[in-house]
Amino acid sequence: MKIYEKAPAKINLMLDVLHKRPDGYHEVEMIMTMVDLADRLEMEALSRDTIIISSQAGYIPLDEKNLAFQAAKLIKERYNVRSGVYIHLDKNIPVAAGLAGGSSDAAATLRGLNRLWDLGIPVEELKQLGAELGSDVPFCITGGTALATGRGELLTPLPNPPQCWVVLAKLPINVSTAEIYGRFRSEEVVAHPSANRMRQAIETSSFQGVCEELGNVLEEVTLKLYPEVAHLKETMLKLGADGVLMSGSGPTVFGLVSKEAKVSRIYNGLRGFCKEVYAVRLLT
Ligand SMILES: C[C@](O)(CO)[C@H](O)COP(=O)(O)OP(=O)(O)OC[C@H]1O[C@@H](n2ccc(N)nc2=O)[C@H](O)[C@@H]1O
Ligand SMILES: Nc1ncnc2c1ncn2[C@@H]1O[C@H](COP(=O)(O)OP(=O)(O)OP(=O)(O)O)[C@@H](O)[C@H]1O
Repeated sequence: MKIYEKAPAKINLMLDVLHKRPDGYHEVEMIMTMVDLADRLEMEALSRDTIIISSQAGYIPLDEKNLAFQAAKLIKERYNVRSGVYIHLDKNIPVAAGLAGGSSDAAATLRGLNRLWDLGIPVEELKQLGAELGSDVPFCITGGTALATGRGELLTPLPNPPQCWVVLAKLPINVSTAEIYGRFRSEEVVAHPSANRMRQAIETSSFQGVCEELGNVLEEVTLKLYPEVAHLKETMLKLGADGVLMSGSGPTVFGLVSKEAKVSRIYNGLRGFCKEVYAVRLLT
């Protein structure tokens, strides 16, 4: 039997870092939502007790370093599953981009294997398993739009933001999330974004409000290291995006655009100097 799961990319509409915790992680306040840019996973049960990963993408690990492999290993061990699985990853989400590509693959693997092996694991338990793999994985289990606190694993569901276009652009820089958090200094933050105000903008379906409340304190670190990301933000704004922000720890920059007529102008303008550009819709 074969089953299929879609693993969409996330963007952070706002991201604030409160303080560093004794366990080394940072306490955060973020509002995340999904966009219609997704990896596709195909999973097939194997009678042999093994996990095999394949992908058309040449640039991701296919061994135990792959987050889908780690997810399969975790669920197999925790629920005493003796059979194996073959997982094919059709990668479309750029890697190490701030779009949670690996986390979403891990979440899709947990959801998929729960079905494939008929384990009946409740969604809250799947989220707890996901938290063992990474801070973004619990959000990726259910997706939608949510306020995330703690290290990112404590989730409060929110309504979806007003529908719009999302133009994503990733420069050929690979950013390490651990390095960006490691270089973050809370005393250097000039302005903290507000989760409450972003939440209000979403709840009142105000597109303008969402654009005004976009904010990510990790930009201060990544943009200093890579000034070309700041240049990309400015270019996207000049081309007419209504609101622009870096997602997660970067380097992907996204622009929210309400009018379809503006999208191709922004897309084509960016393609001039950035190879990886996508124009998608929010996943509502
Ligand atoms: C930047 C974001 O993607 C925004 O959604 C997340 O906060 C990061 O989520 P993630 O990639 O799933 O992160 P993890 O795999 O859990 O952690 C990678 C590394 O980032 C740092 N990290 C991550 C999350 C967090 N709240 N505080 C941290 O300091 C830690 O050094 C950790 O070792
Ligand atoms: N299934 C996977 N897809 C992509 N990258 C993977 C996967 N498994 C492991 N990795 C590794 O994880 C690292 C981070 O990749 P990923 O695309 O998940 O980053 P990201 O988009 O910045 O995630 P986040 O936004 O959660 O920080 C890369 O070094 C990559 O080699």
